[in-house]
Amino acid sequence: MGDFTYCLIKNAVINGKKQDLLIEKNTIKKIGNIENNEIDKEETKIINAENKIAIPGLINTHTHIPMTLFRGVADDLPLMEWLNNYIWPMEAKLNKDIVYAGTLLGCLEMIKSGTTTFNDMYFFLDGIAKAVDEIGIRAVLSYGMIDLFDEEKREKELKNAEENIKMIKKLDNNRIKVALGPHAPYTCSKELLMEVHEMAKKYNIPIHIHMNETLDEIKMVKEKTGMRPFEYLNSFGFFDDVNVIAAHCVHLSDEEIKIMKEKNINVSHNPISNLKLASGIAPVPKLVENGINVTLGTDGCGSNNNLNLFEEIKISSLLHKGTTLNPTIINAKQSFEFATKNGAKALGLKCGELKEGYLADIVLIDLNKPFLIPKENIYSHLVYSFNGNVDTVIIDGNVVMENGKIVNVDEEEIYEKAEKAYYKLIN
Ligand SMILES: CSC[C@H]1O[C@@H](n2cnc3c(O)ncnc32)[C@H](O)[C@@H]1O
Ligand SMILES: [Zn+2]
Repeated sequence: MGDFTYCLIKNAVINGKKQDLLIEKNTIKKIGNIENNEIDKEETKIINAENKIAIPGLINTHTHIPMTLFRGVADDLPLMEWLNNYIWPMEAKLNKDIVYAGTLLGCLEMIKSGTTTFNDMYFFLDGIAKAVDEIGIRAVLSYGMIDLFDEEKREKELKNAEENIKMIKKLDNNRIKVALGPHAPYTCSKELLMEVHEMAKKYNIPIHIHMNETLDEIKMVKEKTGMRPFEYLNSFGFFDDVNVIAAHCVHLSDEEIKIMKEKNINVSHNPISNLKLASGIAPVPKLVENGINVTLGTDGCGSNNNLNLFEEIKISSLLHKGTTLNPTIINAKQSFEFATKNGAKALGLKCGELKEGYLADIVLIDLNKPFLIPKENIYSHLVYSFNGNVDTVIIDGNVVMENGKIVNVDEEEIYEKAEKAYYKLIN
């Protein structure tokens, strides 16, 4: 924690009550009334949080973070056309430096809007990890694999994935974990998926995969295998004894929901990306009813077009009220927990709640804002009224943004680097 072992947050609204919170190293040590004689002033950074609320940092469970550089480059298209004709040709020009620049920009955007952890699938993980390390955010990184049913590509992708696992593990950074990222059942062969499953068990790491995003892809999988995607993957044990985070899950049969429940699949619900690509609306109320762990993701900035998870929180509550004509469905508490507690559960992290013994990933929000007054029913305001501009962010016990000022990196430099990287991509 910089020069301090302790950080004391004084007089914040915490879990609905005005109180203090003491951090020791990277962990929440105490929540309650903390007297001055309980702390060593020399060793303690004190944050005056009068008129602020402390919330657990948000957890974005599906990103392609360097795609900040693709913001606005190919709007208003369906998924397959968007990927085949615009995104994949541009991604062929990526390199470590471009990815590093796009990641710094993405991390900056996430920290400023209260996200402290993201679960990413992309290329050039060394560039991503470098940016994550420097800026101070928490991340689970997976190398995204696509073999398009070609044996030579498959071998190359699996070798890359294993090298990336070793590379991330070698960093030995408490904030950076690794996962496996087979892109989707319509871009990855059965052989690749089976090897991924083995590797996930070997290294005891999660699998992050796109599932059932569009009707087109389900048709493709059905034509190839005779089964719907979840049935197909289940037929060769892909979900057995591993932790899977399945992004999108828009179009699901009852049989697939049954499999998801049985196999404890974590869903990353990405409502804005799904709306923008006109993929559809995920049956979130049905998933919740079935006890499936629903979390929230933004997806990449090519299809969102930002990384503000507060927008997903609001939309995930409103959207399902609209489709079910039921205003009680997905209430504020539920959608807030999608982005905090449930996200942490999916990624196997001890965070997402402000509790003693939990990781100190904490966001302070200034309540003196017109859209947060009156200062009653604050959780309702956070879900239905807040714009995402947070005040102070602590990750792993370190202050990474204080009163709106980013601590570890130069914001202007990040903007410049990102602009330059963007022009390399489009020229
Ligand atoms: C193999 S790395 C990740 C890969 O996924 C692409 N991507 C971005 N958004 C989506 C989406 O909504 N569905 C499917 N694939 C997506 C990204 O451009 C990378 O190529
Ligand atoms: Zn995605």
